[in-house]
Amino acid sequence: MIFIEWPDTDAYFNLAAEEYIFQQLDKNQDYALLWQNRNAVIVGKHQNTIEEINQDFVEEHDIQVVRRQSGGGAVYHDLGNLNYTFIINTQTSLYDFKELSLPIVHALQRLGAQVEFTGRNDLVLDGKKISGAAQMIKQGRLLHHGTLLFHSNLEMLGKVLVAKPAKIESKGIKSVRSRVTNMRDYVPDISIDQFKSTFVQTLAEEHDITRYELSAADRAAISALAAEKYSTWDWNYGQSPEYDVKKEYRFDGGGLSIYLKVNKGVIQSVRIFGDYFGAGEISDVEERLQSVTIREDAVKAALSGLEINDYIHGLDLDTLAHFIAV
Ligand SMILES: Nc1ncnc2c1ncn2[C@@H]1O[C@H](COP(=O)(O)OC(=O)CCCC[C@@H]2CCSS2)[C@@H](O)[C@H]1O
Repeated sequence: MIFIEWPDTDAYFNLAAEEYIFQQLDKNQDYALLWQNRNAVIVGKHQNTIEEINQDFVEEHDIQVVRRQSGGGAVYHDLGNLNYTFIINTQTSLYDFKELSLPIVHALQRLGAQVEFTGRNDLVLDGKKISGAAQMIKQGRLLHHGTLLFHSNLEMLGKVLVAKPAKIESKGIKSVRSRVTNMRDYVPDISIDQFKSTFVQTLAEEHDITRYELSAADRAAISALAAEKYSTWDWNYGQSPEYDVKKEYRFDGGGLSIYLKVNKGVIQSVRIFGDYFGAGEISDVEERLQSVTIREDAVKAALSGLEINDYIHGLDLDTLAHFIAV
């Protein structure tokens, strides 16, 4: 088994690194990876991103939002959280969630954290979640990865994983919200560094472990994959399943209701209702929004040149674009 860790904390780079190691490194080998993201939300492959996160909070706190290749729900990462990944050949290894998490469980128990596996594929401590895991199977190989909460900011975690109260209907996979805790609250001296070495020792009891350092060529390919996929709005937001959303906006002088149907990040239909309309026909605004990507800059561009205040008294373009897109 090959063990790889790397120092980068950029979530775009790190999700790209996982995919690169899975797709490009020697497929006859099994891998164990440890890596950390600075503030980020990682959503499941089949999730509707805006349904899972507080977009304003994300922007205010400079949190990266990245879609991953495995299914399941949305989780928050920061430097108090450690991620592990196993990439294995499913013909030769077990791919049961519980079996796969055993080296993690054993290493944590050795450090005094009495974690347990639950039927939901979570690890819990004192009944509270400290780890969530997800899997992807491709071409006979399995990627199993999970989080480990050592000392994350749970206030941020709680705030960022709450969508604004918009009424959304979609077939997107919903996250299963749990009570979470940090292992540090139960084992005050537990550290990520200590865990890393105990984990490698635990693995070495069952496998021959070889360390591998990502080369300059690996890093260049990973950066390219991050640039073309994991850092793009198209992948992180646009890949969401079709959804319908009703948005309500109150402002001085009135209120606005907007109904949107969005597929692959593109507005399919839009209806705007309110009681404060001006001289302009609101259908002009609706028509301009047809087939527009639901991003703030794209919405702004589509509506540019329209004097929004003529259509909706008291509203300007920036406010409307932000409201529609976020
Ligand atoms: N970092 C972290 N660790 C454990 N649990 C978390 C975390 N962040 C949020 N949560 C809780 O889990 C639920 C979502 O649970 P749910 O079961 O819906 O989703 C998961 O667990 C997915 C785990 C994906 C792991 C990957 C590994 C590398 S990249 S991400 C969320 O609403 C919170 O209550």
